[in-house]
Amino acid sequence: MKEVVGVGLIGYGTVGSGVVRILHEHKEKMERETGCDVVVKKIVVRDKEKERSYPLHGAQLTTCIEDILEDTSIHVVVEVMGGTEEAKEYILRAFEAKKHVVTANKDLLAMHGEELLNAAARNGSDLYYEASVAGGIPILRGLVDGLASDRIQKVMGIVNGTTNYMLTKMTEEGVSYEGVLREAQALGFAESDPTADVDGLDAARKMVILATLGFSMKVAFEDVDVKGIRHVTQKDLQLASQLGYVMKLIGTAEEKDGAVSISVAPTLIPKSHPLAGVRNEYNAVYVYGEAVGQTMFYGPGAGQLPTATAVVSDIVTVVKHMRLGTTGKAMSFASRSKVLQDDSNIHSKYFLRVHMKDETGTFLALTKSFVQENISFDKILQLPLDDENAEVVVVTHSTSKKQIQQVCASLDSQYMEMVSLYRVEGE
Ligand SMILES: NC(=O)C1=CN([C@@H]2O[C@H](COP(=O)(O)OP(=O)(O)OC[C@H]3O[C@@H](n4cnc5c(N)ncnc54)[C@H](OP(=O)(O)O)[C@@H]3O)[C@@H](O)[C@H]2O)C=CC1
Ligand SMILES: N[C@@H](CC=O)C(=O)O
Ligand code: NA
Repeated sequence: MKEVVGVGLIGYGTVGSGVVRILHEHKEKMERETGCDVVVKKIVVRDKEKERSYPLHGAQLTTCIEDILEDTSIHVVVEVMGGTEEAKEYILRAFEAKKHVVTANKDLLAMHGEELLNAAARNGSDLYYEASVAGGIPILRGLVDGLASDRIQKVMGIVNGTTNYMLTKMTEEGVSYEGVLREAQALGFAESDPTADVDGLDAARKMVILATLGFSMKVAFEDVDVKGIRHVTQKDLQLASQLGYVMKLIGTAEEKDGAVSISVAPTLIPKSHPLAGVRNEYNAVYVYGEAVGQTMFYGPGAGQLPTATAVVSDIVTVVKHMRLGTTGKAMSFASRSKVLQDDSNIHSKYFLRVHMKDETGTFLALTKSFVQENISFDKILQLPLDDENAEVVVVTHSTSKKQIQQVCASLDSQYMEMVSLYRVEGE
C-alpha cells in the first residue's frame, strides 16, 4: 500500500477543476514521481449547489475552510480561489496548521509575498507558486533553479494571456475589443475582474514576482509603471503594421548599475521578432543573464490544463520534500533592498501619432520640439486626416523616458495633439 498524501483544494473553477483532472488522469505518473498516492480529499467553494463541469472523483465539496484546516489527513493546501485578503488569511492559517501550500495567486504573492514566505519558514512549511506567472511555463523554476548561478540583467516578455489573445484577434481579424474580451473570459483566461488583465495590473503583479526573484530585490506593485490596452485602437494597430510592427503587452524589468526599472505597457515589436509570433493566450519571457546571455521561455500562459500542470508539478515538489524530510522550502524571495532607476536612465525607441493643423510651419514646430530634446527620428509618415488636419506618425531613435515625456508635454497645443504613444522594443 502506498502512503497517501491528502490535498485540500480551495477553489474549483478553471484551475481547481484542472488540478483534480490532472491528478486523476496522470495518477500513475504521480505515483512514479512521488512514490505516494496523492488524493484530493476536500474542496472549498462558495456555492456547493452549483453545477460542476468536471467530476469530483471522490473529493468532498464544502463551503467551510475549517473542514480542510482541521483535517489532519490533509497535508497540502492548494489555493486556487483568487483574491487577496481571504486567500491570505486561509494560507496563513494553513501554515499554522503545519500544512504546505501551493498557490496560483499572483495578486497575493505580489502584495504579501514576503509575509507569506516568512510565515511558511516559521512553520516549516513549503510554499510554491509556479502557476502564478506565465501559467504552464516553468519560468519561476527557470529563474530560481536553472539560472541560479547567473546575475540576471533583464526579464522581458508577454506575461498576460488574456490581452495577448485580445491583441492577436484584434490585429489579425479586426474584431472589436469588447467582443474579444468576452471570448477570453469564456475560455477561462481572464481574471474574475478582467480589468486586472486589460489595465495591465495582472501583468504588473507577475513582473513584481519576476523582478523580485530575478534581482532578489524587494520591489512592490507601486514600483511598476503600468499601462494597459484599454485605449489601443484599430488605427494604432493598422499604422503600426504599416511601419512593420505588431503590438504586444510587454512587461520589462531591468537592472542597470544596481538600480531597477519595471514597466508594463502596450509595445510595438518588429514583425520579424520572435515575440511577434507569440499568439493568442501564449506567453513568452526573455531572460538575459550576464553569463548565459539570452534565453527565452515560451508556452501557454493561461487556461485550465496548462495552469493546473504548474500547480500539480508544485504538489509533486512538496510531496518529494515531505518524503525526504526537507520541507520548509519556498522559491526564495528578496534579500536586497530596493533601488529604483531614474527616468533619465531608462531608454527606448518610441512610436507617436500626432494630429496637427495641415499648415505651413506646423511640421517645423513638431520637428523643433524633438530637436530641443535631442531626439532624432528613425521613421516618419504623414497622412491626410481631413481637409484641415494631417496625421504624423513618428518612430524615434532610442531616447530616455524623461526626454520623451518632455516632448509629449510640449506637443499638445492648439496646432498639435498627441493621439498615441507606445514604446518600440526589439530593434
Ligand atoms: N484561469 C487561468 O488561466 C489562471 C488563473 N490563475 C489564478 O488562479 C486562481 C483561480 O483562477 P480561476 O480558476 O480562473 O478562477 P475561477 O473564478 O474559475 O474559480 C474560482 C473558484 O474559487 C471559488 N471561490 C472564490 N471565492 C471564494 C471564497 N471566498 N470562498 C470559497 N471559494 C471561493 C469559486 O467557488 P464557486 O465555484 O462556488 O464560485 C471557484 O470554484 C486565481 O488566483 C487566478 O489569478 C493563474 C494562472 C492562470
Ligand atoms: N488572467 C491571466 C491568467 C493567468 O495568469 C492571464 O490572462 O494571463
Ligand atoms: Na509558470
